Amino acid sequence: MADLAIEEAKAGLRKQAHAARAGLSPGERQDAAAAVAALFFEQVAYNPEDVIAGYWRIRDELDCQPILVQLLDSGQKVVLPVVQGADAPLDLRLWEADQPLYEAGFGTLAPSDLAPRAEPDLVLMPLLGFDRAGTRLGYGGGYYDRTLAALGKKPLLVGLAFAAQEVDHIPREPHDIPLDAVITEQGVRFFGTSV
Ligand SMILES: Nc1nc2c(c(=O)[nH]1)N(C=O)[C@@H](CNc1ccc(C(=O)N[C@@H](CCC(=O)O)C(=O)O)cc1)CN2
Ligand SMILES: Nc1ncnc2c1ncn2[C@@H]1O[C@H](COP(=O)(O)OP(=O)(O)OP(=O)(O)O)[C@@H](O)[C@H]1O
Repeated sequence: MADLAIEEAKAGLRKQAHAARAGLSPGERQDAAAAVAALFFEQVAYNPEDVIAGYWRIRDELDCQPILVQLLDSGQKVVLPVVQGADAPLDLRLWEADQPLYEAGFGTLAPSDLAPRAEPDLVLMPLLGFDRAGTRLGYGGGYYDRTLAALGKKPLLVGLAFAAQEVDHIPREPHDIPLDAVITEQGVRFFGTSV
């Protein structure tokens, strides 16, 4: 059972982060997505055989498509999440070159049910808010927490966000796995967690 005081604190922070994220103009969003992509390729190390999990942007999330397109162009394996059920981990399926994507709920697109699954070595995480300790705030569904808990190994967790989404202090619950890094249009921050 979740701690009530923590849930209340998170609810307030979600509101704040939501408002901050919604306040950006379309031009600012596009510039930030391009800046974040450039920073990712300059500063985040991965191997050619690594599987990288991305996401299909929902509403005003930072768009990671510029990163995914460049990864696919260079032959990197990319997976996208599919919600299987409210209490289940996300299904991560390979987005193979030239394969179409399908509506997967919540306004996202994802590979077909026939696409192979793969465990990620690096996860690009959408987020609502983050703090300077690398704690991540999502929509509260716990999907990513459950997914990470079900993996055989811990991938490198890289949160992508607008700088405006930083909030003061997010209380961390036992299931909250901290980010290894956050990339915003202002730079990359590594948190010195396990790599
Ligand atoms: N782009 C993206 N894909 C993702 C996630 C995500 O956070 N972002 N997920 C991460 O879990 C999973 C889907 N889970 C989701 C859970 C809730 C909502 C949602 O829309 N929640 C609220 C508020 C959203 C908002 O307005 O910003 C809502 O229902 O209105 C979306 C996705 C897998 N795919
Ligand atoms: N490893 C887990 N196993 C089972 N349930 C979990 C696990 N992790 C989280 N949950 C459930 O998910 C709920 C929401 O977690 P939390 O508030 O951290 O979501 P979030 O990280 O904001 O959302 P998301 O991961 O979807 O972006 C928790 O209260 C808990 O009930």
